[in-house]
Amino acid sequence: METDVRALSRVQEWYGPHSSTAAEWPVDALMLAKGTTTVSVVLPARNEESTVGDIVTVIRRELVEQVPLVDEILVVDSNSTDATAERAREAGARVVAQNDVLPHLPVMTGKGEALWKGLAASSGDLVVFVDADLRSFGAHYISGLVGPLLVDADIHFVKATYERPYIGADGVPQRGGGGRVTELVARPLINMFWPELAGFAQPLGGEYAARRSVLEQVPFVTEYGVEFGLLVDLLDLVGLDAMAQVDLGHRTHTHQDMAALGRMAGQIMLTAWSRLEGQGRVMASEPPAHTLLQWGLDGDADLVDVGVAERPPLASLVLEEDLT
Ligand SMILES: O=c1ccn([C@@H]2O[C@H](COP(=O)(O)OP(=O)(O)O)[C@@H](O)[C@H]2O)c(=O)[nH]1
Ligand SMILES: O=C(O)[C@@H](COP(=O)(O)O)O[C@H]1O[C@H](CO)[C@@H](O)[C@H](O)[C@H]1O
Repeated sequence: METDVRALSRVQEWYGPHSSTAAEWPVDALMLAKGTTTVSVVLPARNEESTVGDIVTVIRRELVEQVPLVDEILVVDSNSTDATAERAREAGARVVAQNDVLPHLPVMTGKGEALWKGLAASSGDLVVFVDADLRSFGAHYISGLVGPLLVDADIHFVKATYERPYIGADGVPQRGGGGRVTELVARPLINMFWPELAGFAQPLGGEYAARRSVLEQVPFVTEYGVEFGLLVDLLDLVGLDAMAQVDLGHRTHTHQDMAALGRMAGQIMLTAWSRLEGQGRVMASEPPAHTLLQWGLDGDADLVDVGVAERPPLASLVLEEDLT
């Protein structure tokens, strides 16, 4: 009980000074603070032809052409089978194919792989990750996330928070219905094992920014374990007081179905387990299984693999041959 009380009072102490809203970071003030700091926006995109172009267009128009806050817009084409790359290029992004980055390394998959390859293929001092399936994107997503990093040298990581309605087939937003894996898996795990992170209201949100120098020091879990893994690993590396949160208002995106979220939940649980093991907090007589038997509506069963791998800290690939 003592740990819980201590951890939650730590969150209360942290929350005020480390939480803000996007409106507190106006772009003209950020331009005064930017100096020679460069900013890369990296969008992981798998089959996002219907949304990626609009997001890139807003960033380019408002944050490159109107006010040069952003120096690089990179879309990582994550094995798309649609016109994601074409839409992104038309809108003005540089596009790299996930498997074309550091091609001598073994192929890995998933969102975490796309983000790690995006970090490797970009160059900004600050890196902003933004999902490419957003339907609520605005330039304030970027300015809000880089604000604390440009103004406060002691902040190394900024995570978005927002209201996340669920929008189903009827197109009617259900307030608070989004972030299903967040509510059912990530938030309970964080409160059980990393309660000092409980102040992050949207731990799985796909929008966050950090200093390259920090991101290059942590591993990237593949698939959908990446957000959970980064939060825990960055807490370990830089400490809670170097982490901040900015309220971007609300976030709507293309929702996956329940079976997909079941697989995502498995990946996140295995990520949490790997961190607990790495921190010496659990020992397994045998490792947790990474298969999941999922049941369809017609009684059909599907055995899926929810195992995750991880890429090492990019900084560890320091040898020339590792990077070429
Ligand atoms: O293998 C993958 C899976 C996802 N994504 C991208 O990562 C972001 C978040 O993925 P998704 O929308 O599937 O997750 P959700 O938001 O539904 O949890 C989106 O821009 C996806 O296109 C990716 O680049 N590669
Ligand atoms: O937050 C969540 O529970 C999931 C699913 O969101 P929804 O229930 O479809 O709104 O979405 C997030 O989780 C993924 C895993 O961390 C991230 O990669 C996604 O960017 C994020 O949207």
